Amino acid sequence: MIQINNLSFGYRKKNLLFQNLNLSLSRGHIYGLLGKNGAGKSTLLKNMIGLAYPTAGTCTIDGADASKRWPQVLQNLYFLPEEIYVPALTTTQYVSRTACFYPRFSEQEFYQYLAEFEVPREAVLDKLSFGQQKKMMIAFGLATNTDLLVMDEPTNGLDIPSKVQFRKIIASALTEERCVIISTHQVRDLESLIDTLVVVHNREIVVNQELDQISEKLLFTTVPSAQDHQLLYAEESLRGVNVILPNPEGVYSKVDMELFFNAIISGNPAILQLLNSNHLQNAI
Ligand SMILES: Nc1ncnc2c1ncn2[C@@H]1O[C@H](COP(=O)(O)OP(=O)(O)OP(=O)(O)O)[C@@H](O)[C@H]1O
Repeated sequence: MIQINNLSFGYRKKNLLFQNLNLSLSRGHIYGLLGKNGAGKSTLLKNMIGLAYPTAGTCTIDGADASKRWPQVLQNLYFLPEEIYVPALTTTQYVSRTACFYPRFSEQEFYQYLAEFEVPREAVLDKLSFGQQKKMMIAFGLATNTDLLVMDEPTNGLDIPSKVQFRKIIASALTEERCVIISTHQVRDLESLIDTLVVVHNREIVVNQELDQISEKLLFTTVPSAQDHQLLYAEESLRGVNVILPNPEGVYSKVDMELFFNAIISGNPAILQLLNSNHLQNAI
């Protein structure tokens, strides 16, 4: 659905944030875009949806150049920015003024999501708390039923029950037609939600792999001591040492996303080499 070819981008021409990025994102997936603060997640999302223009290269949505912002592309894409602005309108007034931009908007679904998020239905939006405003916008975004749903740090400002609710609602809203992209620097917020990890680090996309592919290559486990293991990465914990090991036997283990993310940004090239071996389809 989204195709990025040889993308270079910089807010200043002499200081490029990305150089020659290539990335392909498909329908039927929930992507987690991870990176440290300032890694460029928001900037990459803005390039994808045509809010920032590549210095070189292209970003297309279903073959259409995102930077052209064609109405037929925009009506099928919903973007939730990190910083949201809500007007002094009730939810009903907001829906009556903005839902018309999204032909597949479902009012019934919107109110259902609002109820699940426990956001009062007749409230004036700018009088809601920040977390409630964010939940209202997430509910609206889901109810647009656009094929492309892009959310920048959507869980910022949500309390713990709302984060759980968020994961549940997003997971239930995925269809084969939909492509959902969620950026965060809070890896745990996407636990049990995403199926594919994209990691931006040092101006590059260093990982773009499904969790299943990652667990085929790497073994996530906890051992009493880090000795006698062919470690790729280790972190002490109260229960022992959480480790990532090579997985030549293909033993199943659940990907510990936080451990994985820490391992990637720690810079051990062996992990990336293992991940990218025999995965030419995901070559970056
Ligand atoms: N409008 C702008 N003009 C100039 N520089 C910018 C602008 N927006 C972002 N930057 C810079 O680009 C870099 C990447 O910022 P970006 O917001 O894309 O990162 P991020 O990964 O989303 O960070 P965070 O996790 O903190 O939200 C940062 O160094 C930031 O200062």
